[in-house]
Amino acid sequence: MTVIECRELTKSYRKKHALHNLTFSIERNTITGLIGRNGAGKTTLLKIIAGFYKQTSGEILVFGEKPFNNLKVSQNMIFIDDQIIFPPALSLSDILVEAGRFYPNWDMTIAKGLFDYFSLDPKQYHQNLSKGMKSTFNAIIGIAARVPLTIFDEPTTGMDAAVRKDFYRALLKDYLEHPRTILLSSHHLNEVEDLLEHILLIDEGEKRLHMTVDDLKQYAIAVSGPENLIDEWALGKEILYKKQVGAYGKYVVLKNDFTDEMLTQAKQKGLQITAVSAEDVCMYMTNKRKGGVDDVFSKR
Ligand SMILES: Nc1ncnc2c1ncn2[C@@H]1O[C@H](COP(=O)(O)OP(=O)(O)OP(=O)(O)O)[C@@H](O)[C@H]1O
Repeated sequence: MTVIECRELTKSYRKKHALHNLTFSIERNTITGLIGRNGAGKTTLLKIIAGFYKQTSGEILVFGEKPFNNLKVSQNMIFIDDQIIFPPALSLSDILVEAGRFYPNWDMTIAKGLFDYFSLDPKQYHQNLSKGMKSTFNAIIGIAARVPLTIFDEPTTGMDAAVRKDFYRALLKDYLEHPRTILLSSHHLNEVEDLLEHILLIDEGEKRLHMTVDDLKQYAIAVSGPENLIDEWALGKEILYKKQVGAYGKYVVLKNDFTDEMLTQAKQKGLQITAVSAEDVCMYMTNKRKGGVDDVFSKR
């Protein structure tokens, strides 16, 4: 069953496109990572899905309905980001109790278990928490609420590496026991790829890739060796990235539509073939900057 369906979705702020002609669908009970660089349009997309923003054109259906200002969607969706504001008079333990009254599938045992594990103080107030602790508390709400559509927009802001790892693990364990549709935005694919089933990569508001993580890991290969040999062997193939290595060598990342025979041929020619990580594929697919930051200094 499809939970989210977007067709040619576009969102413009004044004349600038934040999202442009996005078409994709998300199936029920899957975890999808929304990946993209700063300003790619991740928050805008998540907020349109959540029904907070309205698209400029195109169509979006969430649970079969238009999400903007839609009660059915908001009843079945939770949106976790670092902007959540809770009533300032409530302590953290009061918030857990209120959340339990609000969310029908709320699991207080998990909420309290995670709360203690992360050493949060029940008498503390949300507005007084450190950045990382706020994110941790918000993440606990997102997990324990067990809402059919759970959206995390950069949930780990400020969390240290150990807490991030624990959060992802807790989310995965709870998801496996209680499947629901989860969307999670992140810049750091390497940290979340074990958790994710699907990846939606966007760049400057446009879809670049939407596939399973397993397929993404096979999406590209890197070949290195003498420039003339690579050029000859990879003639007509789609190049995602290339860099010069020494005077005559090259390192080239190519879309992997090679047959086993071609790969064997490359090795026989003395070319070296290596795998490309999912994180690197995303980087190469969204790397619009020419050269490196060093160029800024060398051009002075
Ligand atoms: N309210 C707004 N008014 C005008 N422009 C906006 C507004 N919100 C977002 N934008 C612009 O839309 C584009 C996408 O922004 P968005 O916040 O969706 O990106 P993002 O992928 O979530 O970025 P980041 O990873 O940095 O959080 C950016 O160019 C941003 O400046």
